[in-house]
This record gives sequence, structure tokens and C-alpha cells, in this order.
Amino acid sequence: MPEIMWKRDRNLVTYCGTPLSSPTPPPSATTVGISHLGTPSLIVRNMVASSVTPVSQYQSSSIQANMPSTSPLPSVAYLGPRSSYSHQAALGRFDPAKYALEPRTTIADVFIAVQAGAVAYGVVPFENSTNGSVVFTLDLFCDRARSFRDTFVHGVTYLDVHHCLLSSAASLSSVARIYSHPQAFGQCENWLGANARGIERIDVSSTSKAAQIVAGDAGAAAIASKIAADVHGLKVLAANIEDSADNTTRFFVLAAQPELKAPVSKGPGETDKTFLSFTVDHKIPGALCDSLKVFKDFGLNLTSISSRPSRLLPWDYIFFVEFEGHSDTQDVQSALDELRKCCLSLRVLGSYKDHQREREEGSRDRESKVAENGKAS
Ligand SMILES: O=C(O)C(=O)C[C@]1(C(=O)O)C=C[C@@H](O)C=C1
Repeated sequence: MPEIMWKRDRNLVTYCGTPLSSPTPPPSATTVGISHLGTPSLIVRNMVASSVTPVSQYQSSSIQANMPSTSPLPSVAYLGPRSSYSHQAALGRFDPAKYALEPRTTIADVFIAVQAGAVAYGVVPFENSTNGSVVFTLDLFCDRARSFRDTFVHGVTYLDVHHCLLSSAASLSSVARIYSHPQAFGQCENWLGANARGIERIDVSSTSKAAQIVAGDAGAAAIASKIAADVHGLKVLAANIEDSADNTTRFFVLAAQPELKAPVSKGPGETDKTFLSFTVDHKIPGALCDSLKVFKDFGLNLTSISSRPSRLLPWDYIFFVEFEGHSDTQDVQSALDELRKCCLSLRVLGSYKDHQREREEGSRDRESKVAENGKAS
């Protein structure tokens, strides 16, 4: 088990590790490296024409991810291509008049861009209300290769996710393949089981990538958003196919600096939260229980808990916990001191304000924002 060292820097617990040489991209989700844009609808024709992405961008994602933005505005990386849910979440949080929104091919590329300082912020999916944790993102926070030592959670944003089946085929009976992101497939299991049994499913890097591919393949369909249908000139064969009507994805805003100070004031519905990872000695019975009891003893309410394999030993795990409280406060610092006593390693990945009320505000004009943001991203 690698030793992770911590130091107390004024009031903040920070990671104290070896400096990074160059970030190593961890393995990413299957990426289909082809780009076909079909006939766009009249409404979005100009937007699509100005944003056709060269095939080369999808072939060497790690090089692309490191490239600094050419925009004079602070830049925000998101999982593209344009019209992905990540793009919509980024637009909900960052005004495109003030920030340059830049697509990346994989979630790993967004981490790489933030770590390398190529962008000011990154927006990555963290968890979905129906299908649970986004394992690609958690695996990057595991940071097994120590590539993302300076990548922190800076904020949170929510997006209502309503999936559609998109195609240029006249009906589902002509569809032989369905493309989508694995998270989206997982959120539509009931509909797929009832309506698309036996149709091949192909995982790709995002739902908008699926729509882009399907625009050039009449025998295929994509699970993606209504906005992706407009952008890629596809028909909506079925709408609202998600298993749960209140399907919501929570995204993290990443930055290369932790938020050091707890905000002095909070609006209605806003809470401070902290996200951290830790490991325990699995040979000690009750080690995990002891760790979690610290949160109870300090009255810190847990809002999320998950784990990923450490990949060092079989059945050895890295745990992730999010709780209410800011690492800038005395009670959280005391809890972290106590927690460190029962952990092998501990890393505070960020403290931030949770803006749950953004959900209602953000969804209102998302469609028009994506349309306006076409040229920029
Ligand atoms: O594929 C996309 O459009 C994404 O932005 C990724 C993602 C995810 O990984 O959770 C985002 C929101 C939805 O939950 C489905 C897919």
C-alpha cells in the first residue's frame, strides 16, 4: 500500500506528495474514433457547419487534452462532443459569454486538462440518481498513477436527464444497433428490456458522440438528449425513455486549486460539502466501521459513499465519502485528525458549496444556450 502523506497547512489538510512529471492518462471508456455528421435541421445548420470536428481530434485525446486554450476567456473543459449532458451541465454553471467551453473526448481528458492547467475548470459527471456512481470519474479520483495530485472538486451542478432514442431510421424495426454512453444505457434498462431486446448495444464515449455516429448510419440509433437530436439532425423515435422520471445527474466542477475558505454566507438550499478518499487496513476487522463512526461521532452527515478496487491487491478498496461540512472549519478538521488514525491513507478532494436549487433554474433555457454556444465549442 503506497504511503500517502498529509501535512497541516494553516487550517487546511493538504496532500503532500511527490511532484508530478507529466500526467499519465488512465484507461478510458471505449471511444469510437469516427466522426460523421448527418444532415442538420434548418434551425441548427449554421451551428453544426461551424463546429464539425476534425477526425484527428478524436484519435489522440491525451495530446489534445493538454493543449492550452486559445481563447482569451477562462476556459472550461467538458466531455464532448457538443450537446452531451456534460456540455449542458457546463452551460448551466458557466455563462458562455464569460467562459470558453471546450469539448474533450473522454472524462480522463477533462482531468488531464485541469491538472495541466490547460483550462481553468472541468465539468465531470459524478453520480446519477438512477444508475449510481459514474465509475470512470471515481477511477480518476483514485489516481492510482498519481497523475492528478492538483485536481480538486471546486463545485457541484445538477442536471435533469431525459433520454430519447434518436435515429434517421423511420422506426425502431429498422434499427440494428444502439449506441450510447454506458451510464445512459444503465438509466434506460426498463425501456430497453421492453422495446429493444436483442438489438446490439455499443458503448461509446458520450451520448452526443453516439448521436454524431448515428447521423451517418441509417441502421443505427442513439440514446441521447433531445438537444443532441436537433444538433445532429436526427428524429426522436421515443422520448423520455429513462427508467425514472426524476432522473438527475450530479456533476463536479474541477479546478487545480482547492477552495481553501468556507463561504461566509450561504443562500437558501446551499450547504458546504467535502469529498474525500481513504483506504483502511482490510486485515483489521471493523476498520471501515471505525472510519465511518468518526463521521457519526462528529455529527457529520454523509451524503454519498462509494468504493472502487485499489488494483493493488484483489478485494482491496479505495473508499469515497462526501459529507456536509467544510474542511476550513474546526469540527471537520478535528474529525479528519481522528479519521487519519484509522486510515492507511486519506486525501481531501475538495470542499465546496452544493447548489441544489440550480436544478430548477438551469433546465429552463438549456436548449437555447446549447444553440448559442455552438460556435464556441
Ligand atoms: O454522455 C454524456 O452525454 C455525458 O455527459 C456523460 C453522462 C454520464 O457519464 O453520466 C452524463 C449524464 C448522463 O448521466 C449520462 C451520461
